[in-house]
Amino acid sequence: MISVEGLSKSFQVAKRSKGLGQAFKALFVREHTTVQAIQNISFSIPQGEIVGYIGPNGAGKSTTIKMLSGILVPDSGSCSIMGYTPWKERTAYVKHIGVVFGQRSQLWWDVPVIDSFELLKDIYRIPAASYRATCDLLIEALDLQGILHTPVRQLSLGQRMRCEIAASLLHSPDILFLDEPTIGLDAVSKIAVRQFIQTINKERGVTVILTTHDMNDIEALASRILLIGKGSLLYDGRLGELRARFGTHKTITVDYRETNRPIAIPGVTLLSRTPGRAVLSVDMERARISSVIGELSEQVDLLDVAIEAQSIEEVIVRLYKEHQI
Ligand SMILES: Nc1ncnc2c1ncn2[C@@H]1O[C@H](COP(=O)(O)OP(=O)(O)OP(=O)(O)O)[C@@H](O)[C@H]1O
Repeated sequence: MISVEGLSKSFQVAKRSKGLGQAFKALFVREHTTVQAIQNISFSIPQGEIVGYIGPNGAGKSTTIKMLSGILVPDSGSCSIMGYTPWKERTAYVKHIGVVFGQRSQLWWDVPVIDSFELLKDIYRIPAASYRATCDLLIEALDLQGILHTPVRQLSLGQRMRCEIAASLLHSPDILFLDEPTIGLDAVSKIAVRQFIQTINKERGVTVILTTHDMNDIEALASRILLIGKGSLLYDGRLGELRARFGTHKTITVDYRETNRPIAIPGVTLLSRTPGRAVLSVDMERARISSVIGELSEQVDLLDVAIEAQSIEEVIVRLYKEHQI
């Protein structure tokens, strides 16, 4: 459905020199530097997949999404999405995509939400019957009834984001680009937005490309991740594979009847110890959890044990470290 081949994009940025003399000179001669935002990126995404597009700040995620949604033209490379080249056939192409930029609004600031929806209906030329059906569905699923007549500028961030997502789906697109869709949302709204994305993916087969710094979004939604760093694609694979490769440790928190006896088990590192509680890191290649617990029960009088796998956040940090980004 989406095929990207050798995509590159650079920006010319005016150099700012220090000192008054240099600033004066810059009035007449502007020097520029080139920022290579995206460098030779290739990937393909089949219909119905949810892909997490991740990477540190400035890695080039938004630049890629802008090219894929036809807002930016790349310097080189090709991109075919449902047979369209996004930046060349934009008018026909946008009917098939929905875009949400968490930081920017596609709604009209001063008018009630429902009026923005009506405007989008006209812009996308959505037939009245299908608009009504989709709109009702979105209002229900995203709990918009109580805010439909409020001007967008009076909405809270979470309320606005739910309206943004609804707006991006009014024309029933096949692909949804989400750039930081849960930024600034409270825990309840985040979960609601995630559940909704899952539903439209499962029930309508919408393909989703999601950029986020929230690893819980990734964990909840994306089965595959594309990792980008300094403009290049560094990893393309399943989240499960990533866990298997980097999730080599588990953390055990043990509560025990206080004792001064040392805790020493091969393959286990003591992360912290306070009276009656120790936090241990188990190297899964060197020790089995069951034998570690067995050893522990010999060394201390156990009261409680909690075992945690490495969080996806930790796994991603290790991946960033491996690629030195
Ligand atoms: N319009 C622009 N003009 C000049 N440079 C730009 C422009 N847009 C992006 N860049 C530069 O391109 C690089 C990639 O930026 P981009 O916004 O794609 O990163 P990102 O991965 O989305 O970052 P973040 O996680 O911080 O949102 C950065 O170095 C940025 O400064």
